[in-house]
Amino acid sequence: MSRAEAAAEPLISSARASGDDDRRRDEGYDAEGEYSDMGDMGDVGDENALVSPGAFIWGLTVCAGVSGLLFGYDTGVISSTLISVDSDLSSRPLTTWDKSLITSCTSLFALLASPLTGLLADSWGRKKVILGADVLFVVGAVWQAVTGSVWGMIGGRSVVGLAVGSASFVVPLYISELSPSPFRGRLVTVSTLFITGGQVVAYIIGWLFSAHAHGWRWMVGLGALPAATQFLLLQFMPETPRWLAKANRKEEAKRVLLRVYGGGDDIKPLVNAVLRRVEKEIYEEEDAAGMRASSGAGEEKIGWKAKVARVHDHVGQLFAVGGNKRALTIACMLQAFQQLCGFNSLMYFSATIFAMVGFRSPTLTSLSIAVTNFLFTLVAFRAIDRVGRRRILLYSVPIMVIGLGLCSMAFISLDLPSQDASSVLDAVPNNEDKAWPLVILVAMVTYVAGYAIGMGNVPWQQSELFPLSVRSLGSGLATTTNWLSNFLIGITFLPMMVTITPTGTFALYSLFCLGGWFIVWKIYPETAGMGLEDVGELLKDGWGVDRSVKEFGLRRRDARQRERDREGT
Ligand SMILES: O[C@H]1[C@H](O)[C@@H](O)[C@H](O)[C@@H](O)[C@H]1O
Repeated sequence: MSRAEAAAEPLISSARASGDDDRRRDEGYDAEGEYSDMGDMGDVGDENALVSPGAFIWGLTVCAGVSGLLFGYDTGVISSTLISVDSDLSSRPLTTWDKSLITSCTSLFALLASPLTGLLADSWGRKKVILGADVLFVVGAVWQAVTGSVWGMIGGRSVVGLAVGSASFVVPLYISELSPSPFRGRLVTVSTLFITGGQVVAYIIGWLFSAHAHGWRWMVGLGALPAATQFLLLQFMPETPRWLAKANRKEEAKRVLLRVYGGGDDIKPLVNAVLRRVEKEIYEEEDAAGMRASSGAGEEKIGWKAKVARVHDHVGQLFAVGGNKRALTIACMLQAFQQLCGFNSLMYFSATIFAMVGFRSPTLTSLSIAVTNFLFTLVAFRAIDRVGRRRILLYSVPIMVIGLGLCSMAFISLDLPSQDASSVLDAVPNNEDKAWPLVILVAMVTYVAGYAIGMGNVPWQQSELFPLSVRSLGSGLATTTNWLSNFLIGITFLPMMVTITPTGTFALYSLFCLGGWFIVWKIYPETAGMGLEDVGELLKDGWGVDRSVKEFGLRRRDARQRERDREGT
């Protein structure tokens, strides 16, 4: 008997004694406990017939997306903050070491927060983790704005790191568990739109305030406003139907689903079908883990020992069950490649690079990076459900390789003084030719466009790869991989520019992109339009690439037919 079984044993007996078996039979389980009532899960259960997400789900996505804005703002604002602080902290100019610590503590604390809140989002619920992150965002923003010392600043940035680490995984998870399947990709991409939008806003605010004395305090403090607003909005937002069903709050789950799918009597069969699929998944997972009675007993009635045992079981399931291991591998790989392809070195240091290659207004030029990132995330938003996650990556990563390759070659021609390695970053190019800096700008914009269409957002679709029991933990761990790789890129970029030259640095990033492309081609199945409960089945016995691509083709063919029919009537 597993620890979870042992802990849940009293519940099992009492549930049985209270006629729980009868109730479960009514809900569609047969005497052996197999789920047999598939009822109207045929046509009416086909979400793909839906034409658009309703106003309710749009409202929730936008409200949840505010966390993305904060994520983008707080990571984007640091570059202009660092150049405007002067001697305001500890009454002395910032040293390189101060700057590195202030920048990297955010990713360090984000990577610590993600697995922890991955567990919390299971027991507290997704919404409470977003609420907690808002509190941390406000505390972190105010702390930074009023601090007088370098260590105070590091403290404030670390609190922001905890907030970013929690929000970055829980918001896509929240949206993903609420969305109807055909729009899931697009709605999750809204959170990336908020991130990239937040980065643009941060660049603009940074540029506006940097001319004012102590303006940096406003830059960092302003982050408190959207966080406080979201905290208030969250009071009116529901938990996800998947988490509610798992917590045995089935009626609430049903009410939320009804609103998600637009209400009305005609939608009830579809809602019932979705709910049954979710329940079936919960039932099978609990059956496999020997925890069936908990679904009849209610989450709130389980003591802390049983909860700890359940967490222990979930961790075990994530690493022992083949399908879960595959989901974790795909999610972590994608998150690692998203960062190791080097995009954030441009986000953090593009102004330094543009100054180095001779642009007169490097801060303004670097805005082109943030704006391109935002605009091409819009392209992804349009395409991700139609083209598919896998295909969008296979098409866009080569664009990144071309951009990086061109950039790498342009640096060879730029003729930077290299005799004194440590001066490369402050170098004024010997080259009188103005063409090469422009080539570098075009190459970087090309690279960023390719990144924003695919790598910048597809990895955040991670939650859909995991079954409900390990979804939160799996997404949390994949997010840790993201922040770890982000941290590595942040601390290695400047030293690499010096030691292996800019040409070598960008060539290395392009190698990571090629590796990423190959991995995607080999192991990433097409999940666009699949029911959240069906992905686990796909990964059960293998990567499911061929089958998923075929099924996606059929779904797209049906969707096109439906569009033609609608136009015809
Ligand atoms: O998806 C986001 C987005 O691409 C941001 O621009 C980037 O800074 C983040 O690291 C990434 O996770």
